[in-house]
Amino acid sequence: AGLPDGFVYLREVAPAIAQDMRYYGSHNFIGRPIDGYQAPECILTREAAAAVKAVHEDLAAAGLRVKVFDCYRPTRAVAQFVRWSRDLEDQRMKAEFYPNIAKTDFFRLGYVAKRSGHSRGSTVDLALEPAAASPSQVDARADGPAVACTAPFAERFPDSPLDFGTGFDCMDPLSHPDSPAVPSEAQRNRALLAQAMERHGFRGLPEEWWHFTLKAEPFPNTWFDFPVMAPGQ
Ligand SMILES: C[C@@H](N)C(=O)N[C@H](C)C(=O)O
Ligand SMILES: [Zn+2]
Repeated sequence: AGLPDGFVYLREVAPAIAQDMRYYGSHNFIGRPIDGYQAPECILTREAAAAVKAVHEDLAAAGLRVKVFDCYRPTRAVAQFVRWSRDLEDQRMKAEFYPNIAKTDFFRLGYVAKRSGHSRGSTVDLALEPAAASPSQVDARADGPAVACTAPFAERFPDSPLDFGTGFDCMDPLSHPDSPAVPSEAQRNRALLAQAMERHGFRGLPEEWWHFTLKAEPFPNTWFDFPVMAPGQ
């Protein structure tokens, strides 16, 4: 079937960018694979993929690489987030991803959108890691019981060997990019990421240090629902 016109696989544009597509698997705030994610692939509009690649190349000089967690998100996935938020029995991932807030407050507090920019294809969730980091180095620290995403860097799940102050998708005020309550090293890493993203045309979100949208997005008024599939699938 192929991708709709205007969309590309990030892997084909920038193979050196790390991909840890959290909504394909179960290590996410719901705790199960999310509707519409049929492959662990980052899909973006051509313009957004080129801009993320430019960020990656910009930071390579500092020995860093980009690592993406979510890219294009089908609207059926967003619909699942909304349904899940109403199921108060299901709190399986609370201890790790939202230890201090109620899941019913995710939308009001800005941590999840009922109409997400991700579905327009030019929004990306990402962090940075040392270019030399191997997946096995990260995996080796990932075993064990759930630890709050707000816990100190050495204790919580290692999304990246760099400290960004909280884990990815940590629904908590500590994830606000300008939070003064995270360590100064995390504040510096957030600033490094945000400044690089802004240099290449993205704007951030006041609630989440990892979430950025391309300002000149090519589909500002279209929310897509094609599934995330592997090339040739
Ligand atoms: C769910 C989280 N990764 C995210 O992307 N939040 C923003 C607000 C969104 O849903 O668009
Ligand atoms: Zn996001």
